[in-house]
Amino acid sequence: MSEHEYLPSPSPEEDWGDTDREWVVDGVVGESIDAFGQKRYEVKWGEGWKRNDGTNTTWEHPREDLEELIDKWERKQTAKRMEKAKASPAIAINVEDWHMLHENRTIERARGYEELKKLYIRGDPRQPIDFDGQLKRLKPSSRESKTPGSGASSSGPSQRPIKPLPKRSFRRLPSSSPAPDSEEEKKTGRRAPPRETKRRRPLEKKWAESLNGAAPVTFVNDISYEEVPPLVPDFQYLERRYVRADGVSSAEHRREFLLSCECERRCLDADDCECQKPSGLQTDDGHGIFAYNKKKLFNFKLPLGMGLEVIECNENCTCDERCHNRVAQLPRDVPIEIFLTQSHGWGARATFPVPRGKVIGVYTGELITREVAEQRHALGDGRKSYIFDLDVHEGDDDDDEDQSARRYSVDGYAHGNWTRFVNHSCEPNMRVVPVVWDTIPELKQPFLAFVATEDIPPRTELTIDYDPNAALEAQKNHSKRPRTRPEGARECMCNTESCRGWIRV
Ligand SMILES: C[S@@+](CC[C@H](N)C(=O)[O-])C[C@H]1O[C@@H](n2cnc3c(N)ncnc32)[C@H](O)[C@@H]1O
Repeated sequence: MSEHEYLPSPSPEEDWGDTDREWVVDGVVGESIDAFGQKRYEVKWGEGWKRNDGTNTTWEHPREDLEELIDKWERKQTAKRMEKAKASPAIAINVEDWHMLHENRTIERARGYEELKKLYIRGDPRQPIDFDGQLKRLKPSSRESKTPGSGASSSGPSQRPIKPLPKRSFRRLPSSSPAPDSEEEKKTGRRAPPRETKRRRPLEKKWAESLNGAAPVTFVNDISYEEVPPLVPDFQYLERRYVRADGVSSAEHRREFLLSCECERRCLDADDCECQKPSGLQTDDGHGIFAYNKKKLFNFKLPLGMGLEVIECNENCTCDERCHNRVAQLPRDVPIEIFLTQSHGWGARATFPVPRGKVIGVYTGELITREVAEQRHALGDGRKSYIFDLDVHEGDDDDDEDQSARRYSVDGYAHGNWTRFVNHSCEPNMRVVPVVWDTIPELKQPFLAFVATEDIPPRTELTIDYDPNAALEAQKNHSKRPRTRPEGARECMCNTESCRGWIRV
């Protein structure tokens, strides 16, 4: 093993000459995928710039001034892949294109993931690593300590000095217009604007501003040219909070009533933790138990059902974020990809492997009363599909007059996060668990956490059962798919063996 780990091989000497000049770029000639599933593009520089070894390309992450060239490259690659997929005798007609594309990318991304694991020496795992620099040195090297001005000494770890590249901006080479593609273009002599070419990266960037420390959310479409899912124009991304509609009481004034614990740093004994007691979660022999194990994974020994609600430690507690009773409230560390499915619109998947019990995210949106939810259902504008009811402990307080006023729903149509793209499956790989940490349970405004119920390989669609009661019913009756469509239901496209045939949405 070399005395350095993970250092890039030394770049051949570069001479950019006059650093203020604008360099011409010929085009994008290659692509690779980094460990975060983000693409990098190999850009070929023109006008005679090259290194001493004759190479004249650099790797660049997507950025605004490269957008046009990248889009051109992407369209060319997609067309090529489609051609290959169609020509391959090993691929069945109609299953063909998408699967092949998906396979190719999955392999590339799996490689990226392996690279990432090696690169995680220390530091915040959510920070993307720049492969061209900023890699941490494990041991001092004689080569580096000789680097003039590096400041490296042989007495301890330090940053590897990176020679900054001169400022470059892009100017497109004047080129003769490419041949027209479509009949329309041939007729009019005008090139049609590229379809939806400028929406993905701006939307990813916009959402990134609201992630509050959570892992990235990106969009992928291997099926059509639609870059991003349809959303209302002023859609607001909310990673881990609700916006409250008029008439929905704010949690703020209840914070002072939050029960808090005085455990030191981490809560280890559920019987001693004041936060855990009200949840009533117990082992068979009557001891308090936390909802999560020491690895912060959900404990499936807990009784699952309507009564289960997780109460996490809160801002008034003395424990810190390492406490294993703080999970859903922490920034999501699973990177998510929103992708176009073959049969049921856009869906969500993780780009890393997800272990069983992992809390992947929480459903967010506009918190509305049940009454308003019902009015919105009646509008019939598609919004209904994104309204989730918070039915925790309903029926518990039968003598409480305020009961009906305290039934809430979450509308993810105009506000929300990636979980609004989670589709239904009759064999889901996640379940929904109500969790509170910033309100008292009595307020009945929990978050709905999406918890993995099995180990989920990267890029497997994440799904929940939209109607767990129907699942129980079907289990009881060993019922088969009903022939006629139940009222308000639509055909289920989950394509699993135990598919119940219909879903109510
Ligand atoms: C919460 S949204 C999920 C995201 C949605 N696919 C999209 O593109 O925005 C729920 C809608 O997705 C579709 N859907 C989800 N699961 C489905 C399934 N198993 N079969 C058919 N359609 C499904 C239905 O149109 C449903 O109304």
